[in-house]
Amino acid sequence: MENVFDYEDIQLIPAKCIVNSRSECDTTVTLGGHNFKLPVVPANMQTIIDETISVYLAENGYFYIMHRFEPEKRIDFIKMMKSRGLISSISVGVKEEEYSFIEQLAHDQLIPEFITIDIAHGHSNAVIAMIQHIKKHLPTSFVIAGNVGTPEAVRELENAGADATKVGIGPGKVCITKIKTGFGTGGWQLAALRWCAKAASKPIIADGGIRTHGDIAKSIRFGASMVMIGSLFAGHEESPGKTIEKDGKLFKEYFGSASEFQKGEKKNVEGKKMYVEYKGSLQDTLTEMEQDLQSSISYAGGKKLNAIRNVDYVIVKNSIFNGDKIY
Ligand SMILES: NC(=O)C1=CN([C@@H]2O[C@H](COP(=O)(O)OP(=O)(O)OC[C@H]3O[C@@H](n4cnc5c(N)ncnc54)[C@H](OP(=O)(O)O)[C@@H]3O)[C@@H](O)[C@H]2O)C=CC1
Ligand SMILES: Nc1nc2c(ncn2[C@@H]2O[C@H](COP(=O)(O)O)[C@@H](O)[C@H]2O)c(=O)[nH]1
Repeated sequence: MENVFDYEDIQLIPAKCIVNSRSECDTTVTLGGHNFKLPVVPANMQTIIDETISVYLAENGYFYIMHRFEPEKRIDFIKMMKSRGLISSISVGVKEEEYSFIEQLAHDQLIPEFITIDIAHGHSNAVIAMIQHIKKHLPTSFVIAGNVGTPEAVRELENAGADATKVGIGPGKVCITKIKTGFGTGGWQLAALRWCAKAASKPIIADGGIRTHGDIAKSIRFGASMVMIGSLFAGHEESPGKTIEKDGKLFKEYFGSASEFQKGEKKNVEGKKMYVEYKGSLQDTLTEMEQDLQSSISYAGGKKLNAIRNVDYVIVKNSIFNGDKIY
């Protein structure tokens, strides 16, 4: 790998504008045969998404992936979404009980539109076996498999039947994988995304490390079809994390799925807890993301998201913020 860079090292180069208003630019994306308003999905983590947010996002045309940390609630969750005519999108792990869970869904004809296999090290026989198990029992569900950080992994999971792969090992805000293990795409997530996207024949979801709305456009430029985001979604009124007050200011709790707080024990901990500033309503952020992305599309010289894929870029090592700290 020669050119290694991350989000803050890149600037996209503007092309001639073809719209009279940014409102003409279309941020919608299609995944698994469904259209969504934004190429953005809140992380499937317990302090980011819950049932209420899932319903809100599905009702309002946004993609969502429910987390897998209350496994006993998943059947009722799918039933509830189906009773409202909404897309059901759940997560699974790879342990033994997940195999019977998939069989149960098939038996009850409770077929989720999307199933995400959510594992730290997705380039593994365990994930390949789970992809094959899902495809055998629920062939119409769209399977997202991850997480991975190499072209070999993308190819193997796609060949096993995954409909999309999720790229990002360790770039997350509450991730300590990079520190505890020495491995991952932390610090070069955008270059890893490009590397993986070149090998992919199916959609890629870029996961982790997004710190600004401009990073969404950069992810699209380097091959992502969708972007998974945790920290930018942690501080909302609706966010499931606890709200605390410190020195008259409100903060929301955000913890890693492999943190002690999630696991309830200090074993193989690869995540931490932090507090992010409270920032109002979820819809305000989604609206701002849409407007910013419309602006990105206009700078790309197009009307649709795909225009961003064709723009040139420069590498400006660690300098785009000119010393400004925005996160
Ligand atoms: N994107 C990222 O960078 C990371 C994300 N996470 C998140 O944390 C959560 C927990 O992940 P995870 O620990 O995989 O899930 P689980 O705790 O459900 O573990 C899944 C299975 O994989 C095994 N396993 C986990 N890590 C490894 C590894 N490095 N090598 C071999 N086997 C492994 C576990 O066994 P055993 O525990 O006995 O090894 C277990 O059998 C997920 O939501 C995941 O997305 C965690 C770390 C990194
Ligand atoms: N290494 C770890 N990564 C984790 C953990 N919990 C979640 N994650 C990953 O982070 C992203 C969100 O990243 P952000 O930069 O947008 O905040 C999430 O989607 C997971 O892939 C963890 O405990 N350890």
